[in-house]
Amino acid sequence: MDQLPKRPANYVPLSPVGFLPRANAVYGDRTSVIYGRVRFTWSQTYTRCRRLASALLSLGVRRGDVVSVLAPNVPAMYEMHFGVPMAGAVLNTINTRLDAGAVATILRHSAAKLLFVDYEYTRLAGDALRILAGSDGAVPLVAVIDDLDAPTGARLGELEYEALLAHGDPDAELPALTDEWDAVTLNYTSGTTSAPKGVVYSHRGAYLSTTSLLLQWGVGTEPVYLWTLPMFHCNGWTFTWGMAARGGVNVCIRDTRPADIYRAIARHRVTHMCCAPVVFSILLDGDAAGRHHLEAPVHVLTGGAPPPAALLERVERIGFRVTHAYGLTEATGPALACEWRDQWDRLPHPERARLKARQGVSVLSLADADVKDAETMASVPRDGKTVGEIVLRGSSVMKGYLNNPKANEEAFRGGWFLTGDVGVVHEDGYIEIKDRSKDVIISGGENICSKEVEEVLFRHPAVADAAVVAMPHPRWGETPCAFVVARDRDAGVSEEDVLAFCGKRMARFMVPKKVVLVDALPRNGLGKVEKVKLREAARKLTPATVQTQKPTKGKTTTSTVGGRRDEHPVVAHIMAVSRL
Ligand SMILES: Nc1ncnc2c1ncn2[C@@H]1O[C@H](COP(=O)(O)OP(=O)(O)OP(=O)(O)O)[C@@H](O)[C@H]1O
Repeated sequence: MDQLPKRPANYVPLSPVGFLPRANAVYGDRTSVIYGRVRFTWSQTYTRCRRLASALLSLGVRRGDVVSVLAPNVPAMYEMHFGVPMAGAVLNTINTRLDAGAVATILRHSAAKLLFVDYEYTRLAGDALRILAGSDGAVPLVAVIDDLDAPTGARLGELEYEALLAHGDPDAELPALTDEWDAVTLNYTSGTTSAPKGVVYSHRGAYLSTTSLLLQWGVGTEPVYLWTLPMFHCNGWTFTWGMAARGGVNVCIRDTRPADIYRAIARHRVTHMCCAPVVFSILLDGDAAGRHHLEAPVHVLTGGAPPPAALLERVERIGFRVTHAYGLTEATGPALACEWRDQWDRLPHPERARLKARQGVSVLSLADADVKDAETMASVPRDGKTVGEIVLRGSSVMKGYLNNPKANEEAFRGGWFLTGDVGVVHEDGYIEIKDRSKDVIISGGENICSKEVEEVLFRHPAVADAAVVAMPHPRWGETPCAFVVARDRDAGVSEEDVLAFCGKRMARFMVPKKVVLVDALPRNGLGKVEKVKLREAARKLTPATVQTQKPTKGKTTTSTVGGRRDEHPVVAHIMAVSRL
């Protein structure tokens, strides 16, 4: 048997880029992309991507060069997921919500050769390029992407995307992929816990992740996919390539305001979308007036942050069918999915939501996922109680961090990739994340997972949003401090009320020693709560200096949501940091 060699007929490097020529051959006349009044078929998308690859080659882009893009979910952004690797280059999608300094850092670190900039981001890009020029970083060539539906004429340098495509030759010979381990994309982590790191995906890893996620989510042929998740986030959790594999329709929208989302769902009969849990609040807000009705269920894959069970329950009640996944940039997006069991359908809504809020089991492209004691690397028992670090192993794990041997050394250990997340394994084998290891609160020697306290806060009927962080405590070292956003600004909610609610539902040591009412939680570009900022605010709030205020004659004197909360010095500080 060993004498049977690999041949070109039976051994072809795996690459998600190959889904595009297949889509051209199989779904050629079907709609591929919709953006405003613009529509393309799969044949047109294929031709446009070939033109892009040929134009890049004529600009001198070569195998392994980095091509960066700063753009929202527009057709050009979609096409780059194929056109850039078709030229042998590596696509680097940059988070559009970063500031100029962070964009410059990414351009310098990745040594980008070319930068595509959507017309709305020319100012941000211009500032970043000036920073780069003022340092020792090589400045990339720049090409602007104008609005395809309503061109504005905006320019930043000489090059423009549509003009480049017009010059590209769709019949030009393109370099063949010879090694599936070649890099396909470079994505920077969100920087929630430390400086962003450059994560490199291989063609092989991206191919396997794409196919496994389509299976995991049960995506059949002809899905209509609404781009609410930024494509810059782990390449849209691989569904950029996945839609080509399924001959789906990519509905691209620039903004994700509730009206835009509901309009697109109704107009294009959307069947699927992905989003961070924070978008659920947007969807529920949009539905507050009861104006939006889903004519058919929309399947939503959510992840990126813990979705509180109460939020899952509410969003499912208005017609969204939620699949919950857990992942990270380093795992090409989703690594665990809460695979649903039919028998759970018979359970009451809150129980179903509780089960669905668990992060789940490994996706098929992983060889294994486990929770281990970080010191001994022994697996924790399946008791839903013993916490350890979530670790992963398999083909969807990144090649590694670009130019960062120290981070690679720390992340890969004993044949596993260490996620930096703390979790438990339940009896049925489902993993549940409890916290990021950096967010665990250690109070008098007890570990308190902030997510457990947050879950309770979310069950309070007057609470719309909540986050819990460590606050220094003279006796216990640290105690939980809760930051809470009220659902109804006028009705108000008091600190005492929240504390009493928690007191009845959790062990005493877990009850926050302070509740701060705020208008909004500071969130980063991907909707993740910036706990670093909250911790910084909580540090100034030790229980020794801030007394819990007591109600006077039936009227609460604590800061209420309807009141002028920014008069409270601590809240003023929070509002200041959340504006940073
Ligand atoms: N379903 C989920 N439930 C809870 N947390 C989640 C879920 N999905 C993702 N996360 C959190 O998001 C993290 C991955 O986020 P991402 O890769 O975007 O960058 P980041 O980890 O926030 O940034 P950095 O590593 O630079 O701090 C996971 O490690 C986990 O903490």
